[in-house]
Amino acid sequence: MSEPLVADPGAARDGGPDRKAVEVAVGVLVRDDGAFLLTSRPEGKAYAGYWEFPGGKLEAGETVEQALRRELQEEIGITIGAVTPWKVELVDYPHALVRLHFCKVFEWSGELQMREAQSCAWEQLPVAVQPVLPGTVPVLDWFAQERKHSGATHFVAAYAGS
Ligand SMILES: Nc1nc2c([nH]c(=O)n2[C@H]2C[C@H](O)[C@@H](COP(=O)(O)OP(=O)(O)OP(=O)(O)O)O2)c(=O)[nH]1
Repeated sequence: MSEPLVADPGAARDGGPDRKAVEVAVGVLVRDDGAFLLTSRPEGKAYAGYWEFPGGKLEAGETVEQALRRELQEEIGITIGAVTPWKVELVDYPHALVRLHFCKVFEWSGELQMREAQSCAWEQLPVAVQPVLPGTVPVLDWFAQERKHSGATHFVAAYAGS
């Protein structure tokens, strides 16, 4: 079996017998002008308010592509066209070990509807929204490499404590 790409953040590991990775399908929607869609995580979920690419966990028996079609329909109300697998990343969060299957999507139909009361933003580098979910930051680096973007990919809020 080939090893997934392990990226920062994370002392990501395969977790041992009690810590099995949760498979997650993630959609990187890219518009003709190169802008990509970020959504904020809804209230009630881990990391609520953090920005990420839309997607969610695979259900039993689903492929990544099937899960992505279902999640993007359920969460943002669109029907996606072709799905292009891009990168796989294993991230070790306190709440879960997740294997993120990032896929690019260039074609979809339907109007965006935030069905879980999320916010959404079409972004270019550096992205203006913050905070960005830790497991989402590497995607911005991959975009930066592809687009030969130098400098920051996103902003991190300054520590406000004394
Ligand atoms: N959708 C998405 N999830 C990400 C990204 N980066 C990242 O680390 N994750 C993590 C956060 C979560 O631990 C996991 C996704 O699980 P989730 O809770 O959002 O999935 P879901 O919509 O199926 O949730 P639920 O049905 O359990 O409420 O993947 C990303 O860019 N997009």
